[in-house]
Amino acid sequence: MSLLEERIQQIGAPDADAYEAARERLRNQARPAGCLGILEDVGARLSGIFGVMDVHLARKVVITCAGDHGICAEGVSLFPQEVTPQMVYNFINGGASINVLAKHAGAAVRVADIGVNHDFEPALPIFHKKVRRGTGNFAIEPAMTRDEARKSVEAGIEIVDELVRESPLHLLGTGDMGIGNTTPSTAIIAAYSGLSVSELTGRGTGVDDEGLRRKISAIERGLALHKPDPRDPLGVLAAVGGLEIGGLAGLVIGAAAHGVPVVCDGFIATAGALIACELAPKAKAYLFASHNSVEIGHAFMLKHLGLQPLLHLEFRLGEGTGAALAMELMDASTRILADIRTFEEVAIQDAQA
Ligand SMILES: O=C(O)c1ccc[n+]([C@@H]2O[C@H](COP(=O)([O-])O)[C@@H](O)[C@H]2O)c1
Ligand SMILES: Cc1cc2nc[nH]c2cc1C
Repeated sequence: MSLLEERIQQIGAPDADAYEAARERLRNQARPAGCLGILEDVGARLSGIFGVMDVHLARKVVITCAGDHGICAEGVSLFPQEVTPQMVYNFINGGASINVLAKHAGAAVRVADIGVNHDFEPALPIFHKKVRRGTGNFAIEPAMTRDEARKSVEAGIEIVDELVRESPLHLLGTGDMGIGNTTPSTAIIAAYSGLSVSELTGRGTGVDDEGLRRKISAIERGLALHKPDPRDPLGVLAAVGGLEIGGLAGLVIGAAAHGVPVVCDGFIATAGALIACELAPKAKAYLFASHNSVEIGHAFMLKHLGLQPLLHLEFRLGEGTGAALAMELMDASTRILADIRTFEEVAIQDAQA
């Protein structure tokens, strides 16, 4: 059995009793029922995942998966592909947005090269998981072969295996870096939603009207050429996806297989999560969505996955920035659940005073 199939089979269901006990405690806390909104369910879900009431998300890691995109030849992005490796170095040197927000959240940042069009020194402290140097231009050829698509997903799985081997992991955040990657992400949600490409396509890093037209046209030509079958997620990834998107899918499957909750970031990370949940529907029980991206197609991805984002901040950066911020709220959800006293506990305390 391949690593992918093995991990898919290993995904179990969270502890339903622990989840119910958590919901019961939340209902009995000395406050109006439901008044802490979405964070109540986040806390209960984490309780179900770990099988305890008092969850401590001690070790949090954001993995930023990087890859390049042949579709950039169609003029779909405002920026040149060289920015992808430049940003990888920026992440390593600690000066990027994700470094700042992850530090604030008490999370480590690790970077993975799944398909950057640049040779990194083997000594560079990143996960060296390059499947190939960038995808093909999917407007005229498949983004990658089926074997490469599988390898990209397995790269993400291997990263989680390595993280878990280091020490217990309590929360994984997924982030991306890849100039041009809003284009394959849009193609993926187009394949799954069946909606028109013009309805789903946003401006990414900020292309003008001409750029937007080129982007829509490239996606339409790619979908017409490959006719990706939504029942075949690896086929969709191979036809119109991205190497880092495969890696992001693998992170979700790997985390779920190890019983680790995973919070996915914006548009690209959610495209990866969508592929993951199509490959392994049970992974959804471990998946949280950090925020709603400005990128138009993101809302359709979240709807497809049945996920409610925690934050509404008009973010459109990627890197894992939204995931890092959401980690702080997920931490808060564990304190809400375990530390707010129930009416009964308050009465006991009063009696003891
Ligand atoms: O995550 C998001 O919601 C998001 C939305 C728009 C852009 N991005 C980031 O911008 C890059 C892709 O934008 P583009 O225009 O080159 O396709 C890539 O590095 C992403 O991390 C990310
Ligand atoms: C500078 C820059 C940083 C990014 N981080 C994620 N996507 C990005 C795109 C650009 C262009």
